[in-house]
Amino acid sequence: MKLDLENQDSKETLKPPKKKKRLDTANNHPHPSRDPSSMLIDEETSAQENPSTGPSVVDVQRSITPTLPTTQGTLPSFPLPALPDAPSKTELALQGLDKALIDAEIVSSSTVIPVPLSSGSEQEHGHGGTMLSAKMRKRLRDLGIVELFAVQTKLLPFLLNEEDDKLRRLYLPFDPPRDVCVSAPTGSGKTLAYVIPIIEVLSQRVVTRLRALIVLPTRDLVAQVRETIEVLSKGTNLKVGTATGQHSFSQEQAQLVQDQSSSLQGGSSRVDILICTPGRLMDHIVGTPNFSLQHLRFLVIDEADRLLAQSFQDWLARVLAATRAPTTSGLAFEGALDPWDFDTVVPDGLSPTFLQAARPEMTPSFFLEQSVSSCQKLLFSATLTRDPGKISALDLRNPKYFVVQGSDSKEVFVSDGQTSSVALMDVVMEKFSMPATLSEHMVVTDTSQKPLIFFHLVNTLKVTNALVFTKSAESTTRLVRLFEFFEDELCRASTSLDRTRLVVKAYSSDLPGAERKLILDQFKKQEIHILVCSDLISRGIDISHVSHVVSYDVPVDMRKYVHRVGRTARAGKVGDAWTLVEEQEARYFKQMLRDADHLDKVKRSRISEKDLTPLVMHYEMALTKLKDLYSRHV
Ligand SMILES: Nc1ncnc2c1ncn2[C@@H]1O[C@H](COP(=O)(O)OP(=O)(O)OP(=O)(O)O)[C@@H](O)[C@H]1O
Repeated sequence: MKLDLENQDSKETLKPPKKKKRLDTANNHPHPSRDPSSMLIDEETSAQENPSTGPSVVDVQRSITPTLPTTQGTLPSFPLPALPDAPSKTELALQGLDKALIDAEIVSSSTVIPVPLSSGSEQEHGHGGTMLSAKMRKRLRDLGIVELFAVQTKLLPFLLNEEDDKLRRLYLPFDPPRDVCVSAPTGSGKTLAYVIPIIEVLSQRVVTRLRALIVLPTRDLVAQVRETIEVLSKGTNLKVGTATGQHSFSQEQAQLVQDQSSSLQGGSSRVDILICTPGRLMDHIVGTPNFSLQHLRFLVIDEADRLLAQSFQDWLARVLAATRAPTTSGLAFEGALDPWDFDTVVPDGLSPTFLQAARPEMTPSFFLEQSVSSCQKLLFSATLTRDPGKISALDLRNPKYFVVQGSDSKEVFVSDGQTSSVALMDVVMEKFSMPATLSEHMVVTDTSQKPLIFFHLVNTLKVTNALVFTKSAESTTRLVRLFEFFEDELCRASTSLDRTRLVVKAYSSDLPGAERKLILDQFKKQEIHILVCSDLISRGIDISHVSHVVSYDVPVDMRKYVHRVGRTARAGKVGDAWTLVEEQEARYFKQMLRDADHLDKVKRSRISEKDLTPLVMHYEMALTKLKDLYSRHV
């Protein structure tokens, strides 16, 4: 059995140019599946053709142009006015671009700094440019982290500046810190790039207050980041809490707030760091007495593009408002907290900014300046948006952008006297970087053969640690059943004693939280070999041993593709990503890759009928069993 890994797309570029077709999104979307694993349910679905949209603009113009009488020989002919060339996509993208993005610092992914061994003294300059305390360096080395990854080499010095130790202060009301936006490939170590500085700055606190808020899109990611923080903050006395809705609201309230009975303007937090999903965060802002964001020193928005796309209860505007000092009529947004009665304000426990707003007479007279929130916003994503509308909603303060390149391209792009690196242009054009250690492949298949092709790949490539993405929870369940029947058949027929039966499980939003956690833990321990899931865990989840990612159903857009394939090839390890593309989806999928300048990175493989022959009988038996199973349930 062999896979033809030759890149077929390079051949396509040699063909004569085809007549340009206008892209019609409706027509280019993948057609509904006719995958046999879904035949019992999807049988009725049929592809819809778009109705004709009538005559083209050119046709209409032609039809209304009057026929003039011939005046040949009497009038001189003048050149017709010509339209200027339309600006290119690149020129358009550069227009009105945020200055902060133009000034972005581009970081090569190969930049690393060693984490020097601790010499014992906290004050010595033995940090080797990492700006880390001796305690943190020791902790990192104990955990096997001996060098900082590219994104960390820039972020740590920026957030923990050595020359000016002001950045290690908890409050900076008159000289607030700059906000930060980071675009770096999947698996490049963005989590530690914010977790380490938070622990370094907060570990010197005396009183527990809510000083760091980390917002993530899913419960699974909240649990993952909590684990990282707990491991790294061991021995610091920092308290970490989560709010995801997994526990009852009152349970969460009791975990987050010390005293809910009296009205404490300074808040009453049990935790220094809160990791949460936006929905549950809103519930606490609105409904938990003495839950206050006035002491926030850090607000992290991880997977920022995904979270900024969620307008749930206008969560971002409300969070930002809750970090700002109240006006005389209460906090700057509706329905958050009761308005302040300024006569009863007690200075104890208020942040400097809230204190100045409430009791100006208590602020030293030489501080004429208005104090502002000390909260520093840190945004992270492998697919950071450049959408000005979304970015402006964040009200960023003198933001600094860091862009980590996926590869070491040093090329420079010049436009209208403006010089930008290729990496910066990639962010501007939303062309996302991939890990350098990732190999990408696609197989175009007839729909009816897709499951067989998938089983063939698993067997030929001897896959034992894979994440497989489908389009829905329902397709996940069906594929897992078919795979199990197929494994039964294969094991029964196998004469070889060393053939291990592959354990495959579904992971979907249909499962209760506790079961999802159990399945993820089993997969991490490699007790499950193949985890089939929907896009629920396509973002952020870090499982280091994933050697293969298979998109059994094509991803709907490039962002989804980037996050799915990024579950492998993490932290410098190699990994393979395969996408199974049904014939009618191929044009759309390839166009998606082409638009992202990524088509030539994905090798096209062909699998011949001959290669599939040894599996056909087992596959057909499995398919029959699946049909029986579903007909019993109808
Ligand atoms: N300096 C380092 N040395 C060794 N391993 C590291 C280092 N920094 C991070 N890692 C490991 O790299 C893996 C990927 O890191 P992380 O999950 O932060 O990636 P990410 O950039 O957030 O990816 P994604 O965009 O997919 O969320 C983790 O297992 C993490 O522990």
